[in-house]
This record gives sequence, structure tokens and C-alpha cells, in this order.
Amino acid sequence: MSKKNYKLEARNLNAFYGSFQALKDINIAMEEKAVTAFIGPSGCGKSTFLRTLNRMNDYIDGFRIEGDILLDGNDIYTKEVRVDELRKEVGMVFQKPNPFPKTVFENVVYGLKIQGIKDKKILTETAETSLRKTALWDEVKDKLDKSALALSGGQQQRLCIARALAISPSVILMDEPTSALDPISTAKIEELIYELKKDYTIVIVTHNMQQAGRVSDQTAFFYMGELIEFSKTKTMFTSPKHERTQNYITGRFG
Ligand SMILES: Nc1ncnc2c1ncn2[C@@H]1O[C@H](COP(=O)(O)OP(=O)(O)OP(=O)(O)O)[C@@H](O)[C@H]1O
Repeated sequence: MSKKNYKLEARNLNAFYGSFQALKDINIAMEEKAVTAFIGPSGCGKSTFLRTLNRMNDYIDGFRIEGDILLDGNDIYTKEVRVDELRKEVGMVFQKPNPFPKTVFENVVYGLKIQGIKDKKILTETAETSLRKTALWDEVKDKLDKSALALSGGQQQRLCIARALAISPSVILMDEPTSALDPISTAKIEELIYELKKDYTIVIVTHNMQQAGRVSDQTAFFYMGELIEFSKTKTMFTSPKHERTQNYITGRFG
């Protein structure tokens, strides 16, 4: 039993694509209602690890893990766990905004409709609440029946976050959510992450050191499949313990 209740934990986690080992003995515990950033050079395993947290890698042929991932202390890889239920709890936002070719409204309520919810009042209320949470409501309230694809890239990404929030997750995984966005849209998403952590546990993969510094409470530095260092973001950026971390965050490689 851990002394503290962590939201997400990996214990002795190894991950493989066929015979290639992408993650090596990862041990980490992430706090609830905090932002954890994953940083590290390309190919070090950040996305692989992020995707193990809601079993997104299950789709990949030849992928397997050893060890445990715990959500609220419960192993998410046991037979009893229903992956669709898990993904309601652990939502995901991707690098490129990926709204469906449907209206703004239909995008936000998509997950609810999949669950069989048809009550118009519930759908309308959830759409508004979710869009308000992502500070998008005022921008789209008159465009709810217009195609989501007509929104700007930054609006589309906030719509995708609203879509994830509509099904009431407790964790949101974000895989480089701003890498396809301009600086103003990026700033809006960063502000949003700051707001959302009051209610949600957020894990974000980012290549942008300044972003990690701005938005996260804790940072994990990965290198060639290993977790080299995990600490409070301020500590990591001011006094990293390992030389590799120091070299990476100061831009000497990566
Ligand atoms: N579907 C896959 N099949 C085989 N190998 C893969 C697959 N996806 C990733 N890998 C390999 O696993 C390793 C980790 O990849 P991953 O995408 O997790 O790294 P990353 O740190 O997120 O990189 P980036 O910052 O470039 O997105 C890499 O060597 C990559 O080539």
C-alpha cells in the first residue's frame, strides 16, 4: 500500500513493440488534480507511455506490457476492466485537432450519444457546460449547427478538449496538444490546462520546455525508454539531478 493516494501509477512497467523494448522499468506516481509533463528527445517513449495510461496501445499488433498501471490504485490491465469504461475515465486529446466532420454540437455530445443518451436537455446542457469549460462557448454559441471543420485550428483543439470533458473523465491525456497551433491558440490551451487542473488530473507530452515549465506541476524526463528523472517542475528546471536532464533542458541535445 502506498502511503499517499496517487491518481495514476506505473510500477515496474516495461513495454514492447514485438521484440523492441520501448519502455524500461518505469516507476512513477502522479498526483491527482495536478499537471504532469512528459519531456525527452524524440523516440524516448513519451507517447508510448502516455498511451498505456488509457490502453490506447491495445490496438497495435505486437504491443505488450509487463508490470502494472494503476488508476486510483486499481490495475487497468486486468481482464475485468472494460476498455470503453476506462476511456470514459481517462480521456485523450491528440497532437492534431481531430474533430469529426459533423456540427460543433454533434462533436461535443458524440460520446454521450454513443452511451445511448438521447435526452435533448441533457445533451444541450452538457454541450454548453463543456464548451464553457474550454472557453469556447462565446466563440461558437451561434455556430453550434455549423461544421466543426470550419473552426480555426485552435478552436478545433478546444472543441476536442470539450468533447473529451463531456463524458466526465477524471484524467485527460494530452499528446503534444499545441504542436500544430499558433502562439495565440497555444497560450489559450495553456491557460485552459491551468483552469482544468482544478477538476482534472492532466498528463501532457510536450517538446516545448517553456510549455512544460509554464503548465506543469511535475515533470518526467525520459531518455531511450527510461525514466531518468521525475520531480517538481520547478526543481527539475532549476536544479536537475542528472547531467542528461540538464543537457536536455538547456537544449544541448534532443
Ligand atoms: N507502432 C509502433 N511499432 C513499432 N515501434 C514503435 C511504434 N510506435 C513507436 N515505436 C517505437 O518506440 C519508441 C518510442 O516511441 P514513442 O512514439 O513513444 O516516442 P516519443 O518519445 O513519443 O517520440 P516523439 O517525441 O518523436 O513523438 C521509438 O523507438 C519508436 O520508433
